[in-house]
Amino acid sequence: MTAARTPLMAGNWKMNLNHLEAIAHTQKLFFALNDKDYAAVEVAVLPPFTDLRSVQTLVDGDKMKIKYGAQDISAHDSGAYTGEISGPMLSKLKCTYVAIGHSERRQYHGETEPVVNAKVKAAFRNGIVPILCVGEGLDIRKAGDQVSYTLAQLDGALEGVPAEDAEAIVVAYEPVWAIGTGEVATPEDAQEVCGAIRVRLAELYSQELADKVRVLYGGSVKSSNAAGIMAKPDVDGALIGGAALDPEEFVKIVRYRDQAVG
Ligand SMILES: O=C(CO)COP(=O)(O)O
Repeated sequence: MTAARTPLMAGNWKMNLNHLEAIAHTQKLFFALNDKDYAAVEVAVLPPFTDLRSVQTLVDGDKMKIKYGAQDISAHDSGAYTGEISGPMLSKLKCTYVAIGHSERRQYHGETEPVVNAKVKAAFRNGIVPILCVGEGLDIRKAGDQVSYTLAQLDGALEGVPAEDAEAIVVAYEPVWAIGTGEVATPEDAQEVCGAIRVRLAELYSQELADKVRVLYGGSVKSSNAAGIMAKPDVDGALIGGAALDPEEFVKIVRYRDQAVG
């Protein structure tokens, strides 16, 4: 089953790199990555909105195989929503992906389950693949409730999403306690929840759909721990924050097969 899913390594730049830095960074990736890398792994970057046009121009101009996307999307397609960026704007920039429901948006921008659900639908409406972020905080992990909590987030985000759309989704399991902390979930922790996400997708839709969907792990992924996490059967890639800001380190993560399983 796993062989049918191409791993996805996506760099979430968060609020880092202005558009000039984004150009330099993307060029470094372009020169470092080769056809062998792209044959093995899909590579994507999620820059800030203000960088997207520059990244698009580079990717188009040099026919780069790097995919790109945004870190958020408005639930609305147009209108009086000051400060928002719409799905039609992102699809005009040929964004392949958009991260939705990142824990930093849930925590600092009050994104609730209905908002996340509306954004997932906005992405699909505009032909953009959501990278739906789910995952528990430390208190929930300490109480041992990580699976039920994360699956409830998944259920909420997918409410009313038809199978024709859901089969394209990417789900990123990002335990909040492992984000930016250097505290990595063990490969077994990642597998437990990523596996449960796949079982739930089979319950909500079908086994066939669940077998197609890529489930990523995110939280302090580095080249030194990527191979161990990727060895787990239900982990199909990584959403990488801090380590994605260093092009050399990001390329090493893309080449996780070259690293020892630690
Ligand atoms: O939030 C993350 C990616 O979306 C993970 O961030 P870090 O890799 O910096 O822990």
